[in-house]
Amino acid sequence: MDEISRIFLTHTANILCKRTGETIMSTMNISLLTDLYELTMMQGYFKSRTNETVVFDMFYRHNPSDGGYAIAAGLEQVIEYIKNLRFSAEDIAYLEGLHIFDADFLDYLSTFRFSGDIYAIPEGTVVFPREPLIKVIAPIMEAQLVETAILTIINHQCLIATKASRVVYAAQGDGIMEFGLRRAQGPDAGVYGARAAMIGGCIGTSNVLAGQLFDVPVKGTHAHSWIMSFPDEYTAFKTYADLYPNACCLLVDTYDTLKSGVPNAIRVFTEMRDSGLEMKNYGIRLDSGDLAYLSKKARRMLDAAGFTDAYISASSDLDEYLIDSLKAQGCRITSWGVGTNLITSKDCPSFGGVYKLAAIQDENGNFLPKIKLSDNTEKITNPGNKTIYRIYEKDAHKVKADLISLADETFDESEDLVIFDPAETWKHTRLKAGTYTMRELLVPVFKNGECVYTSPSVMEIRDICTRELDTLWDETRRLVNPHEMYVDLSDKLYEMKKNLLSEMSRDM
Ligand SMILES: Nc1ncnc2c1ncn2[C@@H]1O[C@H](COP(=O)(O)OP(=O)(O)OP(=O)(O)O)[C@@H](O)[C@H]1O
Ligand SMILES: O=P(O)(O)OC[C@H]1O[C@H](OP(=O)(O)OP(=O)(O)O)[C@H](O)[C@@H]1O
Ligand SMILES: O=C(O)c1cccnc1
Repeated sequence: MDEISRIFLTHTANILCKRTGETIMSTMNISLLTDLYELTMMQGYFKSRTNETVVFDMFYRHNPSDGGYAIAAGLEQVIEYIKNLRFSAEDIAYLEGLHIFDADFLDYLSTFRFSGDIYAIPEGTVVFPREPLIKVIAPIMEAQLVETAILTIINHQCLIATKASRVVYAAQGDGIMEFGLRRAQGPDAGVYGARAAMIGGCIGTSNVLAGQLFDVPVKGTHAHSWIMSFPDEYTAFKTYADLYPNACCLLVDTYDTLKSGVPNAIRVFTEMRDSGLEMKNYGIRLDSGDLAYLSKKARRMLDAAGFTDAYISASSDLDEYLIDSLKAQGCRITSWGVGTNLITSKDCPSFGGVYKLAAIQDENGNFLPKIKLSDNTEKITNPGNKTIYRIYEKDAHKVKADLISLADETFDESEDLVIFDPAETWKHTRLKAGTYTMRELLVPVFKNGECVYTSPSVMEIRDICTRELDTLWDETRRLVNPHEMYVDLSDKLYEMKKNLLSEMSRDM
Protein backbone atom coordinates (compact mmCIF):
# COMPACT_ATOMS: atom_id res chain seq x y z
CA MET A 1 0.00 0.00 0.00
CA ASP A 2 1.26 3.42 -0.90
CA GLU A 3 2.49 5.20 2.24
CA ILE A 4 1.41 8.68 1.22
CA SER A 5 -2.20 7.67 0.75
CA ARG A 6 -2.02 5.81 4.02
CA ILE A 7 -1.11 8.98 5.88
CA PHE A 8 -3.86 10.98 4.32
CA LEU A 9 -6.70 8.60 4.51
CA THR A 10 -8.08 6.31 6.99
CA HIS A 11 -11.73 7.13 6.47
CA THR A 12 -12.42 6.75 2.82
CA ALA A 13 -11.59 3.94 0.53
CA ASN A 14 -11.97 5.57 -2.83
CA ILE A 15 -10.95 9.15 -3.18
CA LEU A 16 -12.71 10.84 -6.00
CA CYS A 17 -12.18 14.41 -6.98
CA LYS A 18 -15.69 15.91 -6.83
CA ARG A 19 -14.84 18.46 -9.49
CA THR A 20 -13.56 16.12 -12.18
CA GLY A 21 -14.95 12.79 -11.00
CA GLU A 22 -11.47 11.26 -11.36
CA THR A 23 -9.91 8.98 -8.82
CA ILE A 24 -7.02 10.99 -7.48
CA MET A 25 -5.78 8.68 -4.79
CA SER A 26 -5.35 4.99 -5.04
CA THR A 27 -8.21 2.89 -3.79
CA MET A 28 -7.66 2.16 -0.14
CA ASN A 29 -8.79 -0.91 1.62
CA ILE A 30 -9.97 0.11 5.06
CA SER A 31 -12.05 -2.92 5.90
CA LEU A 32 -9.91 -3.53 8.99
CA LEU A 33 -10.87 -0.09 10.29
CA THR A 34 -12.86 -1.71 13.05
CA ASP A 35 -12.55 -2.78 16.66
CA LEU A 36 -11.32 -6.32 17.14
CA TYR A 37 -14.49 -7.24 19.03
CA GLU A 38 -16.63 -6.72 15.92
CA LEU A 39 -14.63 -9.50 14.23
CA THR A 40 -14.59 -11.82 17.23
CA MET A 41 -18.38 -11.36 17.61
CA MET A 42 -18.76 -11.93 13.88
CA GLN A 43 -16.92 -15.22 14.18
CA GLY A 44 -19.16 -16.10 17.13
CA TYR A 45 -22.29 -15.36 15.07
CA PHE A 46 -20.80 -17.34 12.17
CA LYS A 47 -20.33 -20.42 14.31
CA SER A 48 -23.38 -20.30 16.51
CA ARG A 49 -26.39 -19.04 14.61
CA THR A 50 -28.24 -18.43 11.38
CA ASN A 51 -27.03 -14.94 10.53
CA GLU A 52 -30.52 -13.57 10.95
CA THR A 53 -31.40 -10.06 9.82
CA VAL A 54 -31.22 -7.38 12.51
CA VAL A 55 -31.79 -3.66 12.86
CA PHE A 56 -29.12 -1.38 14.34
CA ASP A 57 -29.61 2.35 14.99
CA MET A 58 -26.83 4.94 15.10
CA PHE A 59 -27.91 7.87 17.27
CA TYR A 60 -26.50 10.35 19.78
CA ARG A 61 -27.73 11.44 23.19
CA HIS A 62 -26.62 15.03 23.79
CA ASN A 63 -26.18 18.00 21.49
CA PRO A 64 -22.55 19.18 21.27
CA SER A 65 -21.56 22.26 23.29
CA ASP A 66 -24.93 22.14 25.13
CA GLY A 67 -26.50 23.46 21.95
CA GLY A 68 -30.04 22.95 20.72
CA TYR A 69 -29.34 20.74 17.68
CA ALA A 70 -26.67 18.96 15.63
CA ILE A 71 -25.92 18.76 11.91
CA ALA A 72 -25.86 15.40 10.13
CA ALA A 73 -22.59 14.93 8.22
CA GLY A 74 -20.30 12.16 6.99
CA LEU A 75 -22.79 10.00 5.08
CA GLU A 76 -20.83 10.17 1.82
CA GLN A 77 -17.77 8.68 3.53
CA VAL A 78 -19.92 5.94 5.09
CA ILE A 79 -21.26 5.11 1.64
CA GLU A 80 -17.74 4.85 0.20
CA TYR A 81 -16.70 2.65 3.10
CA ILE A 82 -19.64 0.27 2.66
CA LYS A 83 -19.20 0.11 -1.12
CA ASN A 84 -15.54 -0.87 -0.75
CA LEU A 85 -15.97 -3.21 2.18
CA ARG A 86 -14.04 -6.37 1.27
CA PHE A 87 -11.11 -8.22 2.81
CA SER A 88 -7.98 -8.53 0.71
CA ALA A 89 -5.59 -11.47 0.79
CA GLU A 90 -3.28 -9.30 2.94
CA ASP A 91 -6.12 -8.61 5.40
CA ILE A 92 -6.98 -12.30 5.65
CA ALA A 93 -3.30 -13.19 6.16
CA TYR A 94 -3.03 -10.58 8.90
CA LEU A 95 -6.16 -11.88 10.67
CA GLU A 96 -4.90 -15.44 10.35
CA GLY A 97 -1.68 -14.37 12.05
CA LEU A 98 -3.62 -13.25 15.11
CA HIS A 99 -4.46 -16.93 15.81
CA ILE A 100 -8.01 -16.03 16.86
CA PHE A 101 -9.93 -16.83 13.71
CA ASP A 102 -10.63 -20.25 12.18
CA ALA A 103 -10.14 -21.12 8.53
CA ASP A 104 -13.90 -21.45 7.79
CA PHE A 105 -14.58 -17.93 9.13
CA LEU A 106 -11.61 -16.48 7.23
CA ASP A 107 -12.93 -18.16 4.08
CA TYR A 108 -16.27 -16.46 4.66
CA LEU A 109 -14.51 -13.10 5.13
CA SER A 110 -12.54 -13.51 1.91
CA THR A 111 -15.76 -13.28 -0.13
CA PHE A 112 -17.50 -10.82 2.19
CA ARG A 113 -19.75 -8.14 0.69
CA PHE A 114 -22.31 -5.97 2.45
CA SER A 115 -25.74 -7.22 1.35
CA GLY A 116 -28.11 -5.29 3.59
CA ASP A 117 -30.21 -2.11 3.61
CA ILE A 118 -29.15 1.23 5.05
CA TYR A 119 -31.36 4.25 5.70
CA ALA A 120 -29.92 7.60 6.74
CA ILE A 121 -30.80 11.21 7.41
CA PRO A 122 -29.21 13.19 4.53
CA GLU A 123 -26.15 15.30 5.27
CA GLY A 124 -26.80 18.90 6.21
CA THR A 125 -30.05 18.05 8.00
CA VAL A 126 -30.63 19.44 11.48
CA VAL A 127 -30.93 16.52 13.90
CA PHE A 128 -31.74 15.97 17.56
CA PRO A 129 -30.79 13.51 20.30
CA ARG A 130 -32.10 9.92 20.26
CA GLU A 131 -33.18 9.84 16.62
CA PRO A 132 -31.48 7.30 14.35
CA LEU A 133 -29.16 9.16 11.97
CA ILE A 134 -28.35 5.84 10.31
CA LYS A 135 -30.33 2.61 10.40
CA VAL A 136 -28.71 -0.63 9.25
CA ILE A 137 -30.91 -3.63 8.41
CA ALA A 138 -28.64 -6.52 7.52
CA PRO A 139 -27.57 -10.05 8.47
CA ILE A 140 -26.16 -9.79 11.96
CA MET A 141 -22.54 -10.47 10.93
CA GLU A 142 -22.60 -7.57 8.46
CA ALA A 143 -24.53 -5.17 10.64
CA GLN A 144 -22.13 -5.81 13.53
CA LEU A 145 -18.98 -5.35 11.46
CA VAL A 146 -19.84 -1.85 10.22
CA GLU A 147 -20.47 -0.37 13.68
CA THR A 148 -17.05 1.08 14.36
CA ALA A 149 -16.40 2.68 10.98
CA ILE A 150 -19.88 4.24 10.88
CA LEU A 151 -19.36 5.69 14.35
CA THR A 152 -15.88 7.08 13.75
CA ILE A 153 -16.94 8.75 10.49
CA ILE A 154 -20.31 10.13 11.60
CA ASN A 155 -19.23 11.16 15.10
CA HIS A 156 -16.38 13.24 13.76
CA GLN A 157 -18.13 15.03 10.92
CA CYS A 158 -21.36 15.70 12.86
CA LEU A 159 -19.27 17.25 15.63
CA ILE A 160 -17.34 19.61 13.37
CA ALA A 161 -20.31 20.52 11.16
CA THR A 162 -22.28 21.42 14.28
CA LYS A 163 -19.42 23.47 15.69
CA ALA A 164 -19.03 25.31 12.39
CA SER A 165 -22.74 26.11 12.27
CA ARG A 166 -22.47 27.68 15.73
CA VAL A 167 -19.46 29.78 14.74
CA VAL A 168 -21.30 30.86 11.56
CA TYR A 169 -24.37 31.76 13.64
CA ALA A 170 -22.27 33.95 15.96
CA ALA A 171 -20.79 35.79 12.97
CA GLN A 172 -24.26 37.07 11.97
CA GLY A 173 -23.71 36.86 8.22
CA ASP A 174 -19.97 37.58 8.11
CA GLY A 175 -17.87 34.96 6.31
CA ILE A 176 -16.02 32.32 8.33
CA MET A 177 -12.85 30.82 6.86
CA GLU A 178 -11.74 27.46 8.24
CA PHE A 179 -8.04 27.76 9.18
CA GLY A 180 -7.57 24.68 11.38
CA LEU A 181 -5.55 22.11 9.42
CA ARG A 182 -2.27 22.75 11.25
CA ARG A 183 -3.90 22.16 14.63
CA ALA A 184 -6.31 19.37 13.72
CA GLN A 185 -5.79 16.00 15.36
CA GLY A 186 -3.91 14.70 12.34
CA PRO A 187 -4.35 14.86 8.55
CA ASP A 188 -7.62 12.93 8.49
CA ALA A 189 -9.29 15.18 11.03
CA GLY A 190 -8.00 18.19 9.09
CA VAL A 191 -9.34 17.00 5.74
CA TYR A 192 -12.72 15.65 6.83
CA GLY A 193 -13.02 18.40 9.43
CA ALA A 194 -12.70 20.94 6.61
CA ARG A 195 -15.43 19.10 4.69
CA ALA A 196 -17.70 19.18 7.75
CA ALA A 197 -16.88 22.83 8.44
CA MET A 198 -17.97 23.72 4.90
CA ILE A 199 -21.23 21.81 5.44
CA GLY A 200 -21.75 23.81 8.64
CA GLY A 201 -21.54 27.06 6.68
CA CYS A 202 -17.91 28.21 6.35
CA ILE A 203 -17.27 30.14 3.14
CA GLY A 204 -13.90 28.52 2.46
CA THR A 205 -11.00 26.61 3.91
CA SER A 206 -7.24 27.11 3.91
CA ASN A 207 -6.94 23.33 3.39
CA VAL A 208 -5.91 22.81 -0.23
CA LEU A 209 -6.34 19.03 -0.23
CA ALA A 210 -9.90 19.48 1.03
CA GLY A 211 -10.42 22.00 -1.77
CA GLN A 212 -9.26 19.46 -4.33
CA LEU A 213 -11.14 16.49 -2.88
CA PHE A 214 -14.46 18.18 -2.21
CA ASP A 215 -14.49 21.02 -4.72
CA VAL A 216 -14.91 23.72 -2.08
CA PRO A 217 -13.38 27.23 -2.17
CA VAL A 218 -9.84 27.56 -0.80
CA LYS A 219 -8.91 30.87 0.77
CA GLY A 220 -6.09 32.47 2.67
CA THR A 221 -3.87 35.43 3.50
CA HIS A 222 -0.21 35.22 4.51
CA ALA A 223 1.80 34.46 7.65
CA HIS A 224 3.99 36.55 9.97
CA SER A 225 6.98 34.79 8.40
CA TRP A 226 6.24 36.60 5.12
CA ILE A 227 6.54 39.96 6.84
CA MET A 228 9.55 38.91 8.91
CA SER A 229 11.41 37.60 5.86
CA PHE A 230 11.62 41.13 4.38
CA PRO A 231 13.84 43.94 5.69
CA ASP A 232 10.74 45.93 6.67
CA GLU A 233 6.95 45.64 6.89
CA TYR A 234 6.25 48.12 4.08
CA THR A 235 8.36 46.16 1.57
CA ALA A 236 6.63 42.93 2.60
CA PHE A 237 3.16 44.49 2.08
CA LYS A 238 4.16 46.13 -1.19
CA THR A 239 5.57 42.91 -2.62
CA TYR A 240 2.45 40.99 -1.62
CA ALA A 241 0.14 43.64 -3.09
CA ASP A 242 2.05 43.62 -6.40
CA LEU A 243 1.67 39.84 -6.57
CA TYR A 244 -1.98 39.62 -5.52
CA PRO A 245 -3.65 42.98 -6.23
CA ASN A 246 -7.13 41.42 -6.46
CA ALA A 247 -6.95 39.43 -3.23
CA CYS A 248 -4.82 41.61 -1.05
CA CYS A 249 -5.18 40.96 2.67
CA LEU A 250 -2.31 42.37 4.73
CA LEU A 251 -1.46 40.97 8.16
CA VAL A 252 -0.90 44.07 10.25
CA ASP A 253 0.13 42.84 13.71
CA THR A 254 3.71 41.62 13.29
CA TYR A 255 5.34 44.71 14.91
CA ASP A 256 2.77 47.24 16.09
CA THR A 257 -0.75 47.12 14.69
CA LEU A 258 -1.73 50.78 14.99
CA LYS A 259 1.67 52.47 14.80
CA SER A 260 3.17 50.39 11.99
CA GLY A 261 0.87 47.71 10.48
CA VAL A 262 -2.22 49.77 9.60
CA PRO A 263 -0.21 52.86 8.45
CA ASN A 264 1.95 50.66 6.18
CA ALA A 265 -1.15 48.94 4.79
CA ILE A 266 -2.71 52.35 4.07
CA ARG A 267 0.49 53.46 2.36
CA VAL A 268 0.41 50.39 0.08
CA PHE A 269 -3.34 50.73 -0.62
CA THR A 270 -2.78 54.41 -1.50
CA GLU A 271 -0.05 53.45 -3.97
CA MET A 272 -2.32 50.81 -5.50
CA ARG A 273 -5.15 53.34 -5.87
CA ASP A 274 -2.82 56.03 -7.25
CA SER A 275 -1.53 53.58 -9.86
CA GLY A 276 -5.07 53.47 -11.27
CA LEU A 277 -5.86 49.98 -9.97
CA GLU A 278 -9.53 49.24 -9.39
CA MET A 279 -9.52 48.48 -5.66
CA LYS A 280 -11.58 45.43 -4.82
CA ASN A 281 -11.32 42.57 -2.35
CA TYR A 282 -8.64 44.12 -0.18
CA GLY A 283 -8.21 44.64 3.53
CA ILE A 284 -6.25 43.76 6.63
CA ARG A 285 -6.04 40.89 9.11
CA LEU A 286 -5.68 41.34 12.87
CA ASP A 287 -4.18 38.33 14.64
CA SER A 288 -3.43 39.49 18.20
CA GLY A 289 -4.24 42.05 20.83
CA ASP A 290 -7.65 43.47 21.70
CA LEU A 291 -9.47 42.68 18.48
CA ALA A 292 -12.48 44.90 19.24
CA TYR A 293 -10.41 47.93 20.12
CA LEU A 294 -7.90 47.46 17.30
CA SER A 295 -10.63 46.91 14.70
CA LYS A 296 -12.40 50.14 15.70
CA LYS A 297 -9.19 52.13 15.54
CA ALA A 298 -8.13 50.51 12.25
CA ARG A 299 -11.60 51.18 10.75
CA ARG A 300 -11.28 54.88 11.55
CA MET A 301 -7.79 55.05 10.04
CA LEU A 302 -8.82 53.21 6.86
CA ASP A 303 -11.98 55.33 6.46
CA ALA A 304 -10.04 58.56 7.01
CA ALA A 305 -7.70 57.53 4.18
CA GLY A 306 -10.69 56.88 1.90
CA PHE A 307 -10.56 53.09 2.10
CA THR A 308 -14.09 52.61 3.38
CA ASP A 309 -14.48 49.36 1.47
CA ALA A 310 -11.29 47.79 2.83
CA TYR A 311 -12.40 44.89 5.01
CA ILE A 312 -11.05 44.02 8.43
CA SER A 313 -10.61 40.34 9.11
CA ALA A 314 -9.45 38.69 12.33
CA SER A 315 -8.07 35.45 13.66
CA SER A 316 -6.59 34.45 17.03
CA ASP A 317 -8.06 31.60 19.05
CA LEU A 318 -11.60 32.49 18.01
CA ASP A 319 -14.74 30.49 18.66
CA GLU A 320 -18.47 31.20 18.63
CA TYR A 321 -18.46 32.76 22.10
CA LEU A 322 -15.56 35.13 21.36
CA ILE A 323 -17.04 36.19 18.05
CA ASP A 324 -20.34 36.80 19.81
CA SER A 325 -18.56 38.86 22.46
CA LEU A 326 -16.57 40.84 19.89
CA LYS A 327 -19.81 41.61 18.03
CA ALA A 328 -21.37 42.77 21.30
CA GLN A 329 -18.34 45.03 21.85
CA GLY A 330 -19.06 46.71 18.51
CA CYS A 331 -15.99 45.38 16.72
CA ARG A 332 -15.61 46.38 13.08
CA ILE A 333 -14.49 42.95 11.90
CA THR A 334 -16.50 41.49 9.01
CA SER A 335 -14.47 38.44 8.08
CA TRP A 336 -13.16 35.74 10.40
CA GLY A 337 -10.50 33.03 10.26
CA VAL A 338 -11.21 30.26 12.77
CA GLY A 339 -8.76 27.42 13.32
CA THR A 340 -8.04 25.39 16.44
CA ASN A 341 -11.30 25.79 18.31
CA LEU A 342 -13.35 24.86 15.24
CA ILE A 343 -11.38 21.96 13.77
CA THR A 344 -10.95 20.30 17.19
CA SER A 345 -14.34 21.37 18.59
CA LYS A 346 -12.24 22.26 21.58
CA ASP A 347 -14.98 22.81 24.17
CA CYS A 348 -16.72 19.57 23.20
CA PRO A 349 -14.24 17.04 21.85
CA SER A 350 -16.60 14.14 21.16
CA PHE A 351 -20.03 13.69 19.64
CA GLY A 352 -20.96 10.57 21.60
CA GLY A 353 -22.86 8.75 18.87
CA VAL A 354 -23.70 5.10 19.61
CA TYR A 355 -24.86 2.09 17.57
CA LYS A 356 -27.45 -0.12 19.21
CA LEU A 357 -29.31 -3.28 18.31
CA ALA A 358 -33.03 -2.45 17.99
CA ALA A 359 -34.68 -5.53 16.48
CA ILE A 360 -34.13 -9.08 15.22
CA GLN A 361 -36.17 -10.56 12.39
CA ASP A 362 -37.88 -13.89 13.06
CA GLU A 363 -38.40 -16.68 10.54
CA ASN A 364 -41.73 -15.10 9.50
CA GLY A 365 -40.06 -11.81 8.65
CA ASN A 366 -41.38 -9.95 11.70
CA PHE A 367 -39.04 -7.65 13.61
CA LEU A 368 -38.85 -8.62 17.27
CA PRO A 369 -37.99 -5.49 19.24
CA LYS A 370 -34.88 -5.48 21.43
CA ILE A 371 -34.15 -3.05 24.23
CA LYS A 372 -31.01 -2.13 26.20
CA LEU A 373 -31.78 -1.41 29.84
CA SER A 374 -29.92 1.04 32.00
CA ASP A 375 -30.22 2.53 35.48
CA ASN A 376 -30.02 5.81 33.66
CA THR A 377 -33.48 6.17 32.04
CA GLU A 378 -32.02 8.33 29.32
CA LYS A 379 -29.79 5.44 28.21
CA ILE A 380 -32.65 2.96 27.72
CA THR A 381 -32.82 2.43 23.95
CA ASN A 382 -35.84 2.72 21.68
CA PRO A 383 -36.74 -0.73 20.36
CA GLY A 384 -38.02 -1.86 16.96
CA ASN A 385 -37.61 -1.03 13.31
CA LYS A 386 -38.26 2.70 13.37
CA THR A 387 -38.40 5.83 11.28
CA ILE A 388 -38.55 9.55 12.08
CA TYR A 389 -41.02 12.21 11.04
CA ARG A 390 -40.25 15.90 11.31
CA ILE A 391 -43.29 17.97 12.16
CA TYR A 392 -43.34 21.57 10.93
CA GLU A 393 -45.58 24.44 11.89
CA LYS A 394 -47.23 24.91 8.54
CA ASP A 395 -47.25 28.70 8.22
CA ALA A 396 -43.86 29.48 9.74
CA HIS A 397 -42.21 26.32 8.30
CA LYS A 398 -40.36 25.95 11.59
CA VAL A 399 -39.77 22.62 13.30
CA LYS A 400 -42.38 21.88 15.96
CA ALA A 401 -41.10 18.46 17.04
CA ASP A 402 -39.72 15.18 15.74
CA LEU A 403 -41.70 11.99 16.08
CA ILE A 404 -39.99 8.60 16.18
CA SER A 405 -42.42 5.89 15.09
CA LEU A 406 -42.34 2.30 13.93
CA ALA A 407 -41.31 2.07 10.28
CA ASP A 408 -44.68 0.78 9.10
CA GLU A 409 -46.79 3.45 10.83
CA THR A 410 -48.51 6.07 8.70
CA PHE A 411 -49.80 9.48 9.66
CA ASP A 412 -52.47 11.58 8.02
CA GLU A 413 -51.83 15.33 7.96
CA SER A 414 -55.54 15.94 7.40
CA GLU A 415 -56.24 14.70 10.94
CA ASP A 416 -55.34 16.18 14.31
CA LEU A 417 -52.13 14.73 15.76
CA VAL A 418 -51.51 14.35 19.47
CA ILE A 419 -47.86 14.17 20.46
CA PHE A 420 -46.50 13.70 23.96
CA ASP A 421 -43.20 13.83 25.78
CA PRO A 422 -42.10 10.21 26.38
CA ALA A 423 -40.32 11.19 29.61
CA GLU A 424 -43.22 13.22 31.01
CA THR A 425 -46.24 11.70 29.30
CA TRP A 426 -48.75 14.13 30.81
CA LYS A 427 -47.17 16.85 28.66
CA HIS A 428 -48.96 16.57 25.35
CA THR A 429 -49.88 18.81 22.45
CA ARG A 430 -52.73 18.50 19.97
CA LEU A 431 -51.72 19.69 16.51
CA LYS A 432 -54.81 20.73 14.60
CA ALA A 433 -55.25 19.35 11.09
CA GLY A 434 -54.09 21.92 8.55
CA THR A 435 -51.67 23.61 10.95
CA TYR A 436 -48.79 21.17 10.55
CA THR A 437 -46.90 19.22 7.90
CA MET A 438 -44.76 16.11 8.25
CA ARG A 439 -41.65 14.86 6.46
CA GLU A 440 -39.96 11.49 6.87
CA LEU A 441 -36.25 12.04 7.60
CA LEU A 442 -34.69 8.65 6.88
CA VAL A 443 -34.07 7.93 3.19
CA PRO A 444 -32.92 4.66 1.59
CA VAL A 445 -29.16 4.61 0.93
CA PHE A 446 -28.45 0.90 0.31
CA LYS A 447 -30.96 -1.74 -0.80
CA ASN A 448 -29.80 -5.36 -0.78
CA GLY A 449 -26.20 -4.17 -0.74
CA GLU A 450 -26.63 -1.85 -3.75
CA CYS A 451 -26.18 1.87 -3.24
CA VAL A 452 -29.40 3.66 -4.24
CA TYR A 453 -28.41 7.15 -3.12
CA THR A 454 -26.34 9.84 -4.80
CA SER A 455 -24.61 12.23 -2.44
CA PRO A 456 -24.98 15.91 -3.29
CA SER A 457 -21.76 17.95 -3.61
CA VAL A 458 -20.40 19.50 -0.43
CA MET A 459 -21.52 22.97 -1.55
CA GLU A 460 -25.02 21.62 -2.21
CA ILE A 461 -25.04 20.03 1.26
CA ARG A 462 -23.94 23.39 2.66
CA ASP A 463 -27.01 25.01 1.03
CA ILE A 464 -29.24 22.26 2.42
CA CYS A 465 -27.76 22.95 5.86
CA THR A 466 -28.44 26.69 5.60
CA ARG A 467 -32.08 26.01 4.68
CA GLU A 468 -32.35 23.44 7.46
CA LEU A 469 -31.06 25.87 10.07
CA ASP A 470 -33.70 28.34 8.89
CA THR A 471 -36.35 25.87 10.02
CA LEU A 472 -35.27 26.34 13.65
CA TRP A 473 -36.59 29.12 15.86
CA ASP A 474 -33.86 31.34 17.20
CA GLU A 475 -34.59 29.98 20.67
CA THR A 476 -33.25 26.61 19.50
CA ARG A 477 -30.26 28.06 17.67
CA ARG A 478 -28.96 30.42 20.33
CA LEU A 479 -25.56 29.51 21.75
CA VAL A 480 -26.38 29.42 25.46
CA ASN A 481 -29.30 27.61 27.12
CA PRO A 482 -31.27 26.99 23.94
CA HIS A 483 -34.75 25.47 23.97
CA GLU A 484 -34.73 21.71 23.78
CA MET A 485 -36.53 20.34 20.72
CA TYR A 486 -39.17 17.71 21.45
CA VAL A 487 -38.28 14.26 20.14
CA ASP A 488 -41.42 12.26 20.84
CA LEU A 489 -42.39 8.63 20.40
CA SER A 490 -45.52 7.51 18.56
CA ASP A 491 -48.22 5.83 20.68
CA LYS A 492 -47.36 2.45 19.15
CA LEU A 493 -43.65 2.77 19.80
CA TYR A 494 -44.22 4.06 23.32
CA GLU A 495 -46.52 1.12 24.08
CA MET A 496 -44.01 -1.33 22.63
CA LYS A 497 -41.23 0.13 24.78
CA LYS A 498 -43.40 0.13 27.91
CA ASN A 499 -44.47 -3.50 27.38
CA LEU A 500 -40.89 -4.61 26.78
CA LEU A 501 -39.76 -2.84 29.92
CA SER A 502 -42.47 -4.47 32.04
CA GLU A 503 -41.77 -7.89 30.50
CA MET A 504 -38.08 -7.52 31.29
CA SER A 505 -38.69 -6.38 34.85
CA ARG A 506 -41.05 -9.39 35.36
CA ASP A 507 -38.37 -11.78 34.12
CA MET A 508 -35.62 -10.39 36.35
N1 LIG B 1 -11.88 42.43 22.73
C1 LIG B 1 -11.70 41.19 23.10
N2 LIG B 1 -12.57 40.61 23.94
C2 LIG B 1 -12.38 39.33 24.34
N3 LIG B 1 -11.36 38.57 23.95
C3 LIG B 1 -10.49 39.09 23.08
C4 LIG B 1 -10.62 40.41 22.63
N4 LIG B 1 -9.58 40.66 21.79
C5 LIG B 1 -8.86 39.53 21.72
N5 LIG B 1 -9.40 38.57 22.49
C6 LIG B 1 -8.93 37.21 22.68
O1 LIG B 1 -7.97 37.25 23.73
C7 LIG B 1 -6.91 36.35 23.46
C8 LIG B 1 -5.64 37.15 23.37
O2 LIG B 1 -4.65 36.35 23.89
P1 LIG B 1 -3.15 36.74 23.94
O3 LIG B 1 -2.97 38.14 24.36
O4 LIG B 1 -2.46 35.67 24.74
O5 LIG B 1 -2.71 36.50 22.48
P2 LIG B 1 -2.59 37.44 21.31
O6 LIG B 1 -3.01 38.84 21.63
O7 LIG B 1 -3.31 36.77 20.19
O8 LIG B 1 -1.05 37.47 21.08
P3 LIG B 1 -0.10 36.45 20.38
O9 LIG B 1 -0.76 35.94 19.12
O10 LIG B 1 1.09 37.29 20.09
O11 LIG B 1 0.16 35.36 21.38
C9 LIG B 1 -7.22 35.67 22.14
O12 LIG B 1 -7.86 34.44 22.38
C10 LIG B 1 -8.19 36.64 21.50
O13 LIG B 1 -9.09 35.98 20.62
O1 LIG C 1 -5.90 30.86 16.21
P1 LIG C 1 -6.60 29.87 15.35
O2 LIG C 1 -8.09 29.94 15.48
O3 LIG C 1 -6.06 28.49 15.51
O4 LIG C 1 -6.37 30.31 13.81
C1 LIG C 1 -5.30 29.98 13.05
C2 LIG C 1 -4.03 30.64 13.52
O5 LIG C 1 -3.01 30.05 12.79
C3 LIG C 1 -2.11 31.06 12.40
O6 LIG C 1 -1.20 31.31 13.40
P2 LIG C 1 0.23 30.63 13.48
O7 LIG C 1 0.84 31.17 14.72
O8 LIG C 1 0.17 29.15 13.33
O9 LIG C 1 1.00 31.19 12.20
P3 LIG C 1 1.27 32.65 11.73
O10 LIG C 1 2.72 32.84 11.88
O11 LIG C 1 0.81 32.66 10.34
O12 LIG C 1 0.47 33.57 12.59
C4 LIG C 1 -3.02 32.25 12.19
O13 LIG C 1 -2.31 33.44 12.20
C5 LIG C 1 -4.01 32.14 13.28
O14 LIG C 1 -3.60 32.83 14.43
O1 LIG D 1 -4.40 32.04 5.21
C1 LIG D 1 -4.30 32.36 6.40
O2 LIG D 1 -4.35 33.54 6.77
C2 LIG D 1 -4.15 31.28 7.44
C3 LIG D 1 -4.13 29.96 7.10
C4 LIG D 1 -3.98 29.01 8.08
C5 LIG D 1 -3.87 29.38 9.37
N1 LIG D 1 -3.90 30.66 9.70
C6 LIG D 1 -4.03 31.62 8.75
